[in-house]
Amino acid sequence: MKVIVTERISENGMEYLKKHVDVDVKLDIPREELLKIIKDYDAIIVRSTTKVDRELIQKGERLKVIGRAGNGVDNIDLEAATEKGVIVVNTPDGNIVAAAELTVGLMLSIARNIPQAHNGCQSGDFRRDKFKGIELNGKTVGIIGLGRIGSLVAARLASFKMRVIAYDPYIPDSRFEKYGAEKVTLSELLEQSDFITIHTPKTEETKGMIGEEEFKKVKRGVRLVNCARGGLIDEKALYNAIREGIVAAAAIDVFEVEPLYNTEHQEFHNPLLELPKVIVTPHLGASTVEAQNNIGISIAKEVIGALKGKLYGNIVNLPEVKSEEFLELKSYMKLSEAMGALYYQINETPVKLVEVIYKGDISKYNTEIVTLHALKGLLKPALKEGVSVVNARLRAREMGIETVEGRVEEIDHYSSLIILKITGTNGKTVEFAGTTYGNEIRIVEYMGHKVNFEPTEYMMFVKNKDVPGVIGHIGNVLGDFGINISAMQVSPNKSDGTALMVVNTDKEIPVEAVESLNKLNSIIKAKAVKGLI
Ligand SMILES: NC(=O)C1=CN([C@@H]2O[C@H](COP(=O)(O)OP(=O)(O)OC[C@H]3O[C@@H](n4cnc5c(N)ncnc54)[C@H](O)[C@@H]3O)[C@@H](O)[C@H]2O)C=CC1
Ligand SMILES: O=C(O)C(=O)COP(=O)(O)O
Repeated sequence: MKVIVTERISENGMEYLKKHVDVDVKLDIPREELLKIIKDYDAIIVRSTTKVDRELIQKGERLKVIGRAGNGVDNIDLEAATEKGVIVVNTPDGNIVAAAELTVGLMLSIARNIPQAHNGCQSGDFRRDKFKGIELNGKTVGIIGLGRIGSLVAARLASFKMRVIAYDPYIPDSRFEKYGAEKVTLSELLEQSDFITIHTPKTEETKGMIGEEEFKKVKRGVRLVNCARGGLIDEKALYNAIREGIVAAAAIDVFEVEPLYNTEHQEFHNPLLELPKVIVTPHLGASTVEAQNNIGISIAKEVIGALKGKLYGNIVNLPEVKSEEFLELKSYMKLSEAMGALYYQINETPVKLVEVIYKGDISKYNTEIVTLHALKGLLKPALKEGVSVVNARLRAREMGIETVEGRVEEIDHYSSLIILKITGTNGKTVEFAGTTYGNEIRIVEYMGHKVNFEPTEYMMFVKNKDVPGVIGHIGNVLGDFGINISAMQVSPNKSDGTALMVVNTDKEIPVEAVESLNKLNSIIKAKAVKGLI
């Protein structure tokens, strides 16, 4: 496995990566070059500068994992990654304290004109009257987005005896109470705040959410901090609001168009830099020793884990699964994928509906990831490497397949059962059911037959007349091809005089062997199946 790292991550992270995979470090690689070589890599690790867009993702022929060493994933085209079945992982918690502390630092800086005073002193101007500031004590701070960072900022600013108000339409009231923030509307926040700090992700909805209209509502003399993403506060509107004296000061860590962060001298034009009331930092929110150490090792573990099939942790484009749940669900994922993989190997009718019914103990879990495995198994014969758990639902939808999950707590005989019902475009439904015993998986119902077999790499399903000698025939034919039978099970159907034979073998069963069997009188239909696990 090969991993490319395009932005600096900590030494501990690099060491971990090198222990597990081949790593190429190409810091600040020009985009054109990256586009050329991305095809050689199974994973890419970036921070916020590398644009992992659709073009790059599509050129990543082997790409399985995109690792964002940090929090925001707005530099990654999640839709394109998901469509291609590429897992995106990040480290959302590693730098939140760093970002919250910088926010508080910037707020104090604009309250007390610290950077301007420092610059003044350095150039021999010690007139302190010029730099008289205001206190945080007793002021109202409006926090937009009370998530991981916003809530840390709330807790810190409360200790400065500020009144904390917050606007976040997506969280329960209990979260406001927990962090001692009064819940307000955006208009109320704008009207009441002496300081405003924004901590939302950058989305279509949040881009420019503080713009010309919002500046009409703010208190004259408000001070703003943006330590989240460039463009959440519209830069042009901010520029005008500062020039008009509406905004007394602003601290900006992030720009709509970001400069290069690795260049000592660079022509970077942004009108905000011309305003003495604006202080800026070069996207420093996550740049602490502690945060980078956290992030480096976390992203290395996330990427290696994802490459090895670990489907829990900080995966941005898969349903959330906790590590303990993953262990519980692991064998069910294997089982549902195996059951899904059976369909197109024994049926030709295109599928229109997949129903996955969870019975017993398993019905209490969030089983979305198990359903995704059933879809992955189903589509694999058709799409080969083009399907993964990440894009299985999307691919199924594109193929006109509807997916339905059901759950039933009551169950007989087993502690858990997964029933997979697959309905073809001809309206006929094929049904499989399976269960697990610890790590072992068993299919217990196969198209109306009660069975109990372990799906393995190489198998054959034989529908035969229930007459003596069939087992011997099968043994002979497979023997002629040098194939050992590792397990065999017979399930007779007394009502029509047929039987189903399930055969597990140690090698792939060649087409010629299946053809020979199908020529025998006693055999109605033999089908070789492979790759169920
Ligand atoms: N400057 C830097 O170096 C760093 C910047 N960041 C950025 O900080 C921001 C916040 O990160 P986290 O706190 O980890 O994110 P989070 O996802 O934990 O919290 C975001 C909060 O914003 C809320 N939200 C979403 N849309 C909203 C809207 N329209 N109005 C109000 N609230 C809304 C969500 O409900 C959520 O509670 C992100 O943009 C992230 O990329 C993160 C780390 C470092
Ligand atoms: O983690 C984030 O969202 C950040 O903005 C930090 O970006 P960085 O990794 O320092 O380029």
